[in-house]
Amino acid sequence: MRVIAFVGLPLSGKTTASKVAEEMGIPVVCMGDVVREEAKKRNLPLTDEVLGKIANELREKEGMDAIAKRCIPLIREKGKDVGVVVVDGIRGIAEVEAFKKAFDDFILIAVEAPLEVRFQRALKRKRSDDVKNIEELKERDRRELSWNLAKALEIADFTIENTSSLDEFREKVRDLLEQLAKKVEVEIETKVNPTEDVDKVVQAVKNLFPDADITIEGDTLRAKAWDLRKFRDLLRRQRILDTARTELLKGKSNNETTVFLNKQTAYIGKVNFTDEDAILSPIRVTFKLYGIPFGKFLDYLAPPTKAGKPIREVDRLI
Ligand SMILES: Nc1ncnc2c1ncn2[C@@H]1O[C@H](COP(=O)(O)OP(=O)(O)OP(=O)(O)O)[C@@H](O)[C@H]1O
Repeated sequence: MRVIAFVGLPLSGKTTASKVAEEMGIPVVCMGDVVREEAKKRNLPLTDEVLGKIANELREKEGMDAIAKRCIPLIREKGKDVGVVVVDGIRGIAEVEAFKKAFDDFILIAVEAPLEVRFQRALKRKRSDDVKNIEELKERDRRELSWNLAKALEIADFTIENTSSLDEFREKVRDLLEQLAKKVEVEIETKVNPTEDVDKVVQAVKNLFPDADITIEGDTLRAKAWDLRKFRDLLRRQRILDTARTELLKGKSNNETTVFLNKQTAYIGKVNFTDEDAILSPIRVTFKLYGIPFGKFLDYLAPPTKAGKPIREVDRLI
């Protein structure tokens, strides 16, 4: 399993980066949530002071990697089907070491932004535990650096600067995660004909790819999705693995493949392969592979069968 972690000073943009991962269908484990959970269990308010105290206490009692250790089973659980997990909130080198020991494929990404920029963001965000003045932020920086955050930042495999716009930052994160998550991006396109109900076409796409991020421009629906599980499951339930395999091979070009699906059957939650020039325009689906061999992708979605049953199952892409 590949574990990707973001590390950075307070307000550098770690949570924003994790949200991008989530939108891409990558499960996220938030280390701060482990501390927040502990505060809730003790009926304490979720202020910076309380959370800081609890984090310190856990580290004193159980070691500097206490929070990381509590996250390891959560990471295993969340990543078991997907093969990749993002961890948000590493605060020290001991935590990096704990994760490296637990996961042999561990990648650390530093998120960096100067103090003043981060302070301006705190003023805008106003979370209950956010700093009220720049001195408080300096104090938080000091506290976190005392946990050897500096060392973790130093040994990071990648660094993303978060000094410009939110959109630019999100784009940088997405680009890097696309490379690292070794996943498949699904590009979907179809025409919404004048006789068709837009909502129904949207539903048809969502039935096959529930995480599809849909935009409609004029008469064209376009979407991006990452989660292949529903589509994969439908191929099995409908027992159309051989057809699917043939179609996926037919549409292959370099590291992507395109298939055409019937819109009407998609609307009732079924996969039905069709031709590019089918009436009422089909749903064009392109699977773009990042770092995954085509054969593995093919075996994951539609393995070869014998007497209608898969010869072997590839349960994960990574
Ligand atoms: N490039 C940016 N431009 C404008 N605002 C941003 C940018 N990056 C992050 N922000 C905003 O700054 C705030 C802090 O970002 P975020 O919560 O992602 O940081 P964090 O590193 O997770 O913080 P913390 O360590 O305090 O949990 C958020 O309100 C976020 O929307």
